[in-house]
Amino acid sequence: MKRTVMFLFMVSLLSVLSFPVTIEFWHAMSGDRIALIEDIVSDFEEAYPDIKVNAQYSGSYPETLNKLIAGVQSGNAPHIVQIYEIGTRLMIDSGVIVPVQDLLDQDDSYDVGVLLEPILNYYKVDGKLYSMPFNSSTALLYYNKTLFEEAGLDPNRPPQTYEELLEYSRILTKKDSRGNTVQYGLTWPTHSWIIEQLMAAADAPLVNNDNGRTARATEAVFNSEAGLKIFELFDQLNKEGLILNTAREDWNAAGQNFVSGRAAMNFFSTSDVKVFQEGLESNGYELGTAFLPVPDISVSGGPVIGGASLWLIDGHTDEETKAAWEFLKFVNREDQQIRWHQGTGYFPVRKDAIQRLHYEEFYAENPNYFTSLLQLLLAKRDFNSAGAVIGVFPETRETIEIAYERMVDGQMTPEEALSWAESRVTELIQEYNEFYQ
Ligand SMILES: O=P(O)(O)OC[C@H](O)CO
Repeated sequence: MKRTVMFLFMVSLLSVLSFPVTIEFWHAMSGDRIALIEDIVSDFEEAYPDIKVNAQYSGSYPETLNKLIAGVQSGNAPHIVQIYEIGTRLMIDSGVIVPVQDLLDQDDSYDVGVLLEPILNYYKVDGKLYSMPFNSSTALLYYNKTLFEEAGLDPNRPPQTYEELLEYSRILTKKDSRGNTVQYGLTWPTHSWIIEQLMAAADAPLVNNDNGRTARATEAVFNSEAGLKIFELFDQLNKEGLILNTAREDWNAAGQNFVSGRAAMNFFSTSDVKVFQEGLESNGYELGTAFLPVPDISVSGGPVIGGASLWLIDGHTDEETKAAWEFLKFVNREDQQIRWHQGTGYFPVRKDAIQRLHYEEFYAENPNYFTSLLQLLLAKRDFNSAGAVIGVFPETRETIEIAYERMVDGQMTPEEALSWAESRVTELIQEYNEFYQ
């Protein structure tokens, strides 16, 4: 008997000594970012030898969300999952999360005051922080300074308004002797996110109830003057053959169009500043970055926070959840955020990191990393730039992209496309609200 007790004691002691708490972390960062995530994880494990983090790439943002839903249904959910910004309402409503606020309220070692205000404004819903900001971005207008110069444009004066964007695109689009376009003014990933960003930059909401932030959204409101101007701009760019569309949400194709010089401007996320800077340079081009254009220079909205945040999933032991919380605080540390920013183009989510980079002259030497930060910090702070909170955001995006394609195909006018998309999104929101209220 004594021997059995001793044996069991030794087994449990060994398990404590040799098997640290293990945290499963699903993320959506592909390419070079996988190695960056692994570096952060290995630094963490060195600092916290009792915690092991299994970081696993789980596909694109939509794929990761779907994988989480399947994981929750099969009882195989991770401790931490990276979910894109537009999943915020759905994650809150899902009932499967541990709000980060619950951990924050019991932990004096982390103060959310260190975070950039627009990032907090995005992720705080009803005054509560549900997830930990990690990789934050906004959209930018990237442009090829070399192609600007070749076309006789001032490389230090990127377009600021829709009219200028059209005008520049006309100047930058080139055809060969047979009439084939060899260089387009503009490309983009044919992604609703860019339209959402342009709406916010034009200081307009996507949905009612202050973009779903003072009460649940009940209807879409983007069939507005601002929405119409955006659709008309894209319609004109298409009709004149000035824009190179990609397949829906094809970031890689838009990136390739731009890096290769096939298109002189590109609406894209700041999270790829590093990729574009290096890519253009290796092709003999110089990169420029600019704020999103606005319908009129007097309009002062601002972009919305994009990217993703880290969520704690419920159903694990307290010890594991606490270990996961330590990891969330670690990735948010000043040094880790600086490394992440420099290795990608995502913002450092913390004020102290930005100050340090400024004092070390990083932004003086790398102005393209600063453009989106400046755009963010100069933005008007209101519900439009805080961003919409919609439970059916992935479906909203799909609807807006279908409307865009129907307009480009000539099946619908800009007015018809917007009106159809707005009605469809309102239906989707109302179906969602019936389910969750
Ligand atoms: O490419 P990211 O990570 O900057 O994200 C862009 C959008 O916010 C995705 O919803």
